[in-house]
Amino acid sequence: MGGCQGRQRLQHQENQDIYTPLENLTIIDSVKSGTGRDGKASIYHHIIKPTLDHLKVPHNYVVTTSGDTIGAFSRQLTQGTHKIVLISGDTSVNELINSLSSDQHGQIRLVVIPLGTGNSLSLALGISNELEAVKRLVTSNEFKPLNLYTIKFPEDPSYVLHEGTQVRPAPSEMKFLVVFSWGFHASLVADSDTAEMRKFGLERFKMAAMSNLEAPQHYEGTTKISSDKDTREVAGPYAYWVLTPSRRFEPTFEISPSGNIFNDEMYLVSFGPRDTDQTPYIMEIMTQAYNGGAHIHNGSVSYEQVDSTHQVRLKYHQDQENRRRFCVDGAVILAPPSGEFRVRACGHKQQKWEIFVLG
Ligand SMILES: Nc1ncnc2c1ncn2[C@@H]1O[C@H](COP(=O)(O)OP(=O)(O)OP(=O)(O)O)[C@@H](O)[C@H]1O
Repeated sequence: MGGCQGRQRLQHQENQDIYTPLENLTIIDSVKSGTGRDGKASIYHHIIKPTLDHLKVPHNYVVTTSGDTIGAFSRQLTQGTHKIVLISGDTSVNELINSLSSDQHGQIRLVVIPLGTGNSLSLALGISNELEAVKRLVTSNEFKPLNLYTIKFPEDPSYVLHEGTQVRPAPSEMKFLVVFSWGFHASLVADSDTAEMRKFGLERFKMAAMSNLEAPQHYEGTTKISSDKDTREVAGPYAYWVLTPSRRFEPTFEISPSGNIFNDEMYLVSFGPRDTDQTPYIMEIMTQAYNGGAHIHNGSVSYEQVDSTHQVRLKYHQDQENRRRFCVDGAVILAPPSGEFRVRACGHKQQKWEIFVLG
């Protein structure tokens, strides 16, 4: 892999005037994304590789073998411009960005072939299926800055969960690109993050939603959205708390009708708990979200724009462990019993790296 990259870099240096859009290219197949690849025809072997071979475009190919393959790949990237195609959903993109080395700098040019479950980033780019994405890979070179958002974690330690088990300590700070959530949304993402549930694709979220509704969706906390000039409060408790720059989480689930990932702004979508008739109350709001984002006109729902001059501070306190699971682009974080999260826009930079996406 390193040898191939080295050759391309040399070629690039010798031929500064020759521009090859797909040079220095790595394809990463995140094989557990979506419903997984078990026994299925691989889009890399059947479509991407033959196309790139036909075009005589050299590339590296990385198949994930663990939950850390993408992080390990990202950590070893050295100075330069790297074009990386991720056959994956949003969490894999997040892992790549958050693992970039702080000692190195350069540009990351991302192309996402949407084979994840929700694929919010690809939906935001107007890419509805994997073939459309492959077409763009070979026909377009229009990379746009990918806006990121920094989450500062509570002071006491948090942990990354996988299938409900703590796999490693969470960093004190993380970037996200499509969602940071708590409450009902985060709980259903966490509960559906098992090998068994992943087989059901998008249905896994609905299945986890139904089981979550059997318990009270009541999360204690409060939120302040502030800048140097003003402060707004969105008081808790909450049943639902989602902070997102994205418009859709699924093709028909329009969480934030004003969302546009290229605008460097987020929206906070939240609503409070209800002691009686919880299921019809939450289901009605969710149905409205599936109905063109009509939930934002529901009187129970708060819909707040957060521009790049504002910081979001979520203070929470929650003894019950399964009520303090947070979702960061699909990854599940277990936070301490009380604390504060601070979130703000940070442009398209992670450490000293600039991040672009094929738009
Ligand atoms: N071989 C593997 N073993 C264990 N984990 C893996 C393996 N391959 C990929 N993963 C992990 O699986 C997760 C896949 O998440 P990804 O977001 O790409 O798909 P998704 O969750 O189906 O989609 P979305 O987040 O868009 O709903 C990532 O955390 C990735 O690191």
